[in-house]
Amino acid sequence: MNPIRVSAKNTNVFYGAKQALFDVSIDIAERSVTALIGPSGCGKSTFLRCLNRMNDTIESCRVTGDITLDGRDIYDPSLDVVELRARVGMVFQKPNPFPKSIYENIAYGPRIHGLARGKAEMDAIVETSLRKAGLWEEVKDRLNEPGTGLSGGQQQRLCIARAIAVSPEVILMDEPCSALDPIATAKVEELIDELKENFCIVIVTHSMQQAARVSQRTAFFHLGILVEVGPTEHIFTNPKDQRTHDYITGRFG
Ligand SMILES: Nc1ncnc2c1ncn2[C@@H]1O[C@H](COP(=O)(O)OP(=O)(O)OP(=O)(O)O)[C@@H](O)[C@H]1O
Repeated sequence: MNPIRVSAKNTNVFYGAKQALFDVSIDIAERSVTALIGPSGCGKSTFLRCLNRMNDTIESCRVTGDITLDGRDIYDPSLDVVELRARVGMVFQKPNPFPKSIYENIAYGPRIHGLARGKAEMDAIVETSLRKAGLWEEVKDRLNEPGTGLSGGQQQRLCIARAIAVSPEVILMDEPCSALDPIATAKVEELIDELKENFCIVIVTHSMQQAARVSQRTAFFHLGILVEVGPTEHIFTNPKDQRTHDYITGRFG
């Protein structure tokens, strides 16, 4: 396993009085893809959102336990959440480009974080991000057209390029292919595979085939509990827990 980038210890999450996650502890390695799988409602998205404090935006939500990024407590009150979300980027289920040009979709983050001095540097960030997202060739002649005019798959790669543009350390993906057709899905999966060379990626997926294709480690959640985590191959061929076995063989979920 690569060095640990994100570590959660005894994480509990409550929505009002209802507890959604119970004592979740997991280490997530850099330069790798970790898949979170499990039946609907088991807490995958809730856990993913803990990692960049997106749960802060849900009023009833309370998180306890320790979550660190490079050893630093991300729930430390002195931590700047805007900066955290630049370091821990997120790609959502449904592509959500800003209602702006393709160029502006990428340039927005670097601009608010002061990452470019002048137009030439910004142009370079936009090009590099689009190249890393495998989209440059498709959009280089239409950078001033609206991002919302791209196909669904292109929009999702635009959102991935937007996440990359601020040089995050971690990229969280919440079912990033669920709104895409099989060809666009394959492209995004290829992209995830390339991105893992530079980023720590955590992906929630309903597709066990996708988890098997893209991830090196898989975590299986059930009823708010992290039942088992390990190398993807082991989880799919030789799970230790009966619940994992039942899920991957299609007995429930
Ligand atoms: N904003 C919210 N307010 C109240 N309860 C919530 C909220 N979001 C999630 N929950 C509850 O927390 C539990 C975990 O939900 P979560 O969305 O994390 O599961 P999931 O595994 O990602 O599910 P799915 O695969 O269906 O997306 C569920 O019981 C859900 O109803």
